[in-house]
Amino acid sequence: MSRYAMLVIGSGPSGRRAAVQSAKLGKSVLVVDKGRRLGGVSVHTGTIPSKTLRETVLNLSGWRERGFYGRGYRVKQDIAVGDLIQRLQKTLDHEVEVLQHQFMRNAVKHQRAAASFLSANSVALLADSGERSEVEFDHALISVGTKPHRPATIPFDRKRVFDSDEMLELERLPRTLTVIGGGVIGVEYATIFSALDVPVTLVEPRQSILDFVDREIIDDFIHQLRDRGMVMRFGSGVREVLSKPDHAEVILADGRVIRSEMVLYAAGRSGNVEGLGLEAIGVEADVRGRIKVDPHTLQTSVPNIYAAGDIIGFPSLASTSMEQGRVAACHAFGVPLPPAPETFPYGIYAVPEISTVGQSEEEVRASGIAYECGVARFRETSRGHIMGVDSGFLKLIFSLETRRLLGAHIVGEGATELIHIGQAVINLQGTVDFFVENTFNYPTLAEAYKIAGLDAWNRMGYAALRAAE
Ligand SMILES: Cc1cc2nc3c(=O)[nH]c(=O)nc-3n(C[C@H](O)[C@H](O)[C@H](O)COP(=O)(O)OP(=O)(O)OC[C@H]3O[C@@H](n4cnc5c(N)ncnc54)[C@H](O)[C@@H]3O)c2cc1C
Ligand SMILES: NC(=O)c1ccc[n+]([C@@H]2O[C@H](COP(=O)([O-])OP(=O)(O)OC[C@H]3O[C@@H](n4cnc5c(N)ncnc54)[C@H](O)[C@@H]3O)[C@@H](O)[C@H]2O)c1
Repeated sequence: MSRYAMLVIGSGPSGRRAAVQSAKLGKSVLVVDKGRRLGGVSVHTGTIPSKTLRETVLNLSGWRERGFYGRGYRVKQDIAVGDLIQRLQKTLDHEVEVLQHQFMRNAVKHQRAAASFLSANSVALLADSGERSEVEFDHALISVGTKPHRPATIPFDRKRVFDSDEMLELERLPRTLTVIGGGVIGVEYATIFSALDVPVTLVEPRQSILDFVDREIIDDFIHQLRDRGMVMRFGSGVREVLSKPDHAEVILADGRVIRSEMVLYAAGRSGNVEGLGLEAIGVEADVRGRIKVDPHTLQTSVPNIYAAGDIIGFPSLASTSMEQGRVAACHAFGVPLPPAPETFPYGIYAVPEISTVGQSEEEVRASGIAYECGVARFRETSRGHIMGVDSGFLKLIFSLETRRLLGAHIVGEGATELIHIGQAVINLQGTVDFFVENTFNYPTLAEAYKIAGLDAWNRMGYAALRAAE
């Protein structure tokens, strides 16, 4: 029977990073994934496909040029599903190729099979052909990810009612779309289809959406969506979803009925724990199939078995999953790790983009810290003018006492890239002075940091700053 220093179950972002990190430390590694191709949810049904779809939609629709040429502007008239899928396929093929090459260069072995624990040092591997084998390991990483939550009461049929995986297999674009669930997935898809001028209704049982983001950013975001005709139904749950021959109906708990050609149900995800044989190692999962780990080491209750990525729950991002995989592998092989930075950025690839790092204004206020905000509107930057950007803004929050940057929040073009300046300043404990004293390239959208820093500095008052020194 073969034996490996590290067995990785699942080849998504956390598994991939753990595998390469282990190999870099000179360890023997086997990655098993039951999927047809390497890459996990991130490459095949999640991050990369949805972001490629978004990019294609923005390019073909001429979205970024509409600020100049008006809302009727289109690069391509009559955009069809084929136009979107073509680019998707090329991007996914490229991602898989890069991953396979990375594994090859680092002598990481991989095998297509479903893994199931037999003990704390062995798994059974079941291939599609029905062939069964067994493998032993010193350490294992459970990085099996999640799948869309599909309640039995929702009539998923790939014709009228879809989950987020199935949205990538649409045969044609919907004439009208209802999206159930105002989480990140629901909001991203709702706004992507809305950018294609598909009339979209977004349903969310809570009173608002994305409540982990600074309120001012979300208020502006919602205003932009309503302004372009998206309908939002907040504050009422879904009583029933019906798939009819020529349309779908979503009946809300308050009695309202929403008719549309298609429905996307995007109300959360659940962990892939079935068949994993967790009982053989005495590890338990919660009702949503999530596994508990030590947040610093990523060990499960069995010390040589780690878990990382979406299977351990929040924040369930490809970005954080990768880092968790690396940390797990380092811990397994005794590489000392400094404490993780306090903050990480969150990028929401809606149209428009949102990105956020550090504390929201609501969190700062609740913590009782005296603070001041600085704001820069993209339309007030020269780069914004040049690009025809007529919306979006950056908000920075500073402590009045220490002058340190506590949070950076952006809605608008380039938000997910621009946020890293805020992330660096927060994690390096920078203050408002960084923005005031440094010169930024001009004309850039990044200059918004300078403008927001100056705005805060003006409000904070020269006298207060001197007093704090
Ligand atoms: C629509 C969508 C958009 C997203 N967009 C973003 C984004 O823009 N940015 C971002 O940071 N994150 C995004 N995410 C989240 C991101 O995709 C996940 O956080 C990430 O994929 C989780 O990685 P993971 O390591 O848990 O593994 P996953 O990518 O979930 O992969 C798990 C793998 O394990 C395999 N597996 C499962 N069970 C077994 C078994 N028993 N044996 C063998 N193999 C098994 C599966 O086949 C799969 O290949 C998005 C998610 C979705 C759904
Ligand atoms: N850009 C990104 O980083 C990105 C993009 C997509 C997904 N993701 C990750 O994927 C994970 C899953 O995303 P998600 O949006 O599916 O889940 P989620 O849990 O973030 O959001 C689900 C939403 O559906 C609502 N909801 C729950 N039950 C409902 C019901 N019965 N009817 C109607 N609405 C209901 C919830 O109130 C919530 O707003 C997230 O944790 C996210 O981090 C990240």
